[in-house]
Amino acid sequence: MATSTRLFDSDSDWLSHTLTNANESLPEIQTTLPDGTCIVRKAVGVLLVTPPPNRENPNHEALIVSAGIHGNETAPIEVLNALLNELLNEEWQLACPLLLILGNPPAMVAGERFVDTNLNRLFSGAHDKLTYKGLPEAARAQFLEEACREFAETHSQALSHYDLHTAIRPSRREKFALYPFVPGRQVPKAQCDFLLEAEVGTLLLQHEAATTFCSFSSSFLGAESFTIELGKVRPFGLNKLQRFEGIKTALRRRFCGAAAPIRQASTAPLTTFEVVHEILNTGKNFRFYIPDTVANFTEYPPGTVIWEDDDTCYRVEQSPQAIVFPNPNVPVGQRVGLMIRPVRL
Ligand SMILES: O=C(O)CCC(=O)N[C@@H](CCC(=O)O)C(=O)O
Ligand SMILES: [Zn+2]
Repeated sequence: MATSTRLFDSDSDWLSHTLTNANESLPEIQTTLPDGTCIVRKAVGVLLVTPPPNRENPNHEALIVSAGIHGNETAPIEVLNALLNELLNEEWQLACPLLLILGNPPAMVAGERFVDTNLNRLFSGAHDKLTYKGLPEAARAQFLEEACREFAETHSQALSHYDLHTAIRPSRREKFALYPFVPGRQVPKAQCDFLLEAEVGTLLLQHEAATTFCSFSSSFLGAESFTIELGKVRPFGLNKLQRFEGIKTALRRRFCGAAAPIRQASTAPLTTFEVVHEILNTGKNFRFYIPDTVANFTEYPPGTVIWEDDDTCYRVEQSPQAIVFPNPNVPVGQRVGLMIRPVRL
């Protein structure tokens, strides 16, 4: 049962509280801001924020915003924490219910992508697999699924989920979003406009359901979900936060329930790609021919061999393909990269 008190010590904020208590299992606690906004700390790094019941929610929506699913992707964590501080300082008023999540606090403390296993491969029930039994990240995935499910069931408004990340490699397209696969799904125009408002100019359409956080919220909760890559991984304190103003401003606008800005005719539309092939570490003498240092969206002409193993040789066919997330240092069965090609929406 939540009790009404301070959420954090007086010299602390959400981020420092989350880092200090990363390995604690704390009881739920609740506080109410002077304007009636209710904040429940469901667990370390998980806040349910609800505007007072009489306040209008002009966009008729509920939002899940997560960061730190990978502990070393610090800039989006700092952005979310800064937005929460603004709310606590009464700089603006919240219009819609919010579930704010810092995904993997122990990995944030370690400054690592994960501690035992990649949290963003454990959703949609994958946390139940025997391989992950007893791992704290599996328990966290299960807890986050439950928190999101409860949030979706309590709030009948249109649900969006933005899972904020930064990428390991440099990128020829600095900011890009991934749209999880759900059969028959079309990207709503309002979501495309939101991405552009957030200075995210590129969209990548996934080709199949996955075990990522966004694939879960999209497939199981019917949310409009996007994994958003906002720049490059850097340790806390070393982020150029002015490069993240776009997402911060766009999220703040949604939190306040303000109308979307009118899109200028001169604004370029989203550049869209689709996944044509997911490279998996097959283990069977798997050989990956893309250098570790290559930037996301580097293009390869037809004929280029990307990977091979004892059974298969994957070669680019017909038209050029680009690579995103090249990373051969993953366990057998996990993703080494995505091959993509441009598509018209
Ligand atoms: O830069 C990288 O290699 C990874 C960045 C990252 O964490 N990306 C997400 C994308 C999730 C998705 O495929 O929708 C991930 O790998 O979990
Ligand atoms: Zn990430």
